[in-house]
Amino acid sequence: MLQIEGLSKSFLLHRVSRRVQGCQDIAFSIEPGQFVGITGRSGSGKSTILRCIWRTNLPERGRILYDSARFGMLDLAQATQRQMLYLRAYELGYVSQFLNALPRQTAYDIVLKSALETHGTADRPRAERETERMLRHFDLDENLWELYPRTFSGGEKLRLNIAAAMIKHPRLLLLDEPTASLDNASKLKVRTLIEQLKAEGTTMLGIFHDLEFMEGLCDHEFNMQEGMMV
Ligand SMILES: Nc1ncnc2c1ncn2[C@@H]1O[C@H](COP(=O)(O)OP(=O)(O)OP(=O)(O)O)[C@@H](O)[C@H]1O
Repeated sequence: MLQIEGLSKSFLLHRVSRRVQGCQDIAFSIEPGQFVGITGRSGSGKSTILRCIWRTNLPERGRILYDSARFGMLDLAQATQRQMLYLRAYELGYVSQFLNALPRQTAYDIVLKSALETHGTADRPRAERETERMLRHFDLDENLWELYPRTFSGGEKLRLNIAAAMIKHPRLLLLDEPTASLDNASKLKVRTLIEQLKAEGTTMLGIFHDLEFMEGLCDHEFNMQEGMMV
């Protein structure tokens, strides 16, 4: 599904004329349906890898070969902006602990917007049915559906994020520390969710600080140190 070869990314800090290494010479691959975990200290370059795949970071060197349903084998480091927009809408998912939504958009509308992008605006009843199904599936209390998620708990925001990402049935789901700042009960719910996604055949790449959380969950696990994979 994904094969990364020699991926490097650094950042030029103009104000101090200095380069900061994000990640260096990263190589690994993920088979369809696998869950690969990345651990490592803060600042070791984990999120940089995910942002290169999602292409909010433009890789400097290396290849990110992704087996796209639409485009066939595609190097995400070289893909056009138009291709990336398509992949983000239909094939890739990105979930973090932060909610990326417009202000004054209800929880329901956030997920419906994703559903409409996937199913098209012509079939709104289908998109609405899917939205309700997803919100229930990911255990978001019905009393919260018409509220703005600004006031939601970390776990509620996360479940909403996952529902919005999963309604697109992404072929590859990127998880950027989804359990950060959650209590143990909420972490357990996330773990159950991930197990559920895995059983449904979703391919995943996830970053976790909590090694205990990863126990028995990953097919492969990598540790990052100072921008490099060890
Ligand atoms: N846009 C950017 N501009 C400048 N430096 C950056 C940028 N993004 C990341 N960095 C730097 O790259 C390094 C790796 O950052 P990255 O976010 O990948 O770390 P991380 O392992 O995900 O950390 P954390 O676990 O704290 O989220 C850090 O030193 C960070 O300061």
